[in-house]
Amino acid sequence: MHTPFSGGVKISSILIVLNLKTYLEGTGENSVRIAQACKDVADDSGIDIAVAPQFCDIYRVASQVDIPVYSQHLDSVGAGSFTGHAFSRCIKDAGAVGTLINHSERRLTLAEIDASVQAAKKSGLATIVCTNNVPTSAAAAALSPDYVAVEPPELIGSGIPVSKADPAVVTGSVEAILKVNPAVKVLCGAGISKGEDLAAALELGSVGVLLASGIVKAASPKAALEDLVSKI
Ligand SMILES: O=C(CO)COP(=O)(O)O
Repeated sequence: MHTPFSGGVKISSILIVLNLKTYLEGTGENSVRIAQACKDVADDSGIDIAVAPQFCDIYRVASQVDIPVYSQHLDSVGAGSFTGHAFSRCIKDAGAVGTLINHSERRLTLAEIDASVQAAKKSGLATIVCTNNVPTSAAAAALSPDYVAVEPPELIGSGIPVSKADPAVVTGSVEAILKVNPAVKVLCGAGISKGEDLAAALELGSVGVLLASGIVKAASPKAALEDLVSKI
């Protein structure tokens, strides 16, 4: 089920990335607990599940849970006179295997996205560039990240799955990305929480999902994750 490594990072056939955003106030132990639930469900289901905690929790999560950890953002700066930036080499050193770039809640310019992809690759981090529609998906594919994750902003946090509300943005992105750069894999996200949402996302041609609130805010994140993978 797993294809080989890309830039030292395993790229599997199905990938679920759980973005913790800033939902978990205060204690890194909450991030560790959710990451452990992801790891348990990944082990039981055989599906790769990665987690994207806050920067300051990357080290704690990566050192306590055997799970792929992604940064929520990365700046393109190198070593030098830069203050308050997310430096790719430190993100890698903290234990991350990859990074989100250009999340809807952390938008960048096209030039910055390109530079961030290059910086991440140089540091051996897998790259997921987030987009909001078909044209931006095509543009992102031209920058050769490992994944493009298309997420219509209006559906983020809505509980209405993109796979139902706007399947065309997923199929359109898959088609456009295939034309621009067939090596780039497609994820989709926004409102995804249930097994049927993931199954629909895969049917639309994506290889997985990027999701957040449906799992992080659930009474039992582990039960929600079990439901998410139940239709595969
Ligand atoms: O922004 C998202 C993942 O990065 C999607 O968020 P929701 O799953 O909460 O809609």
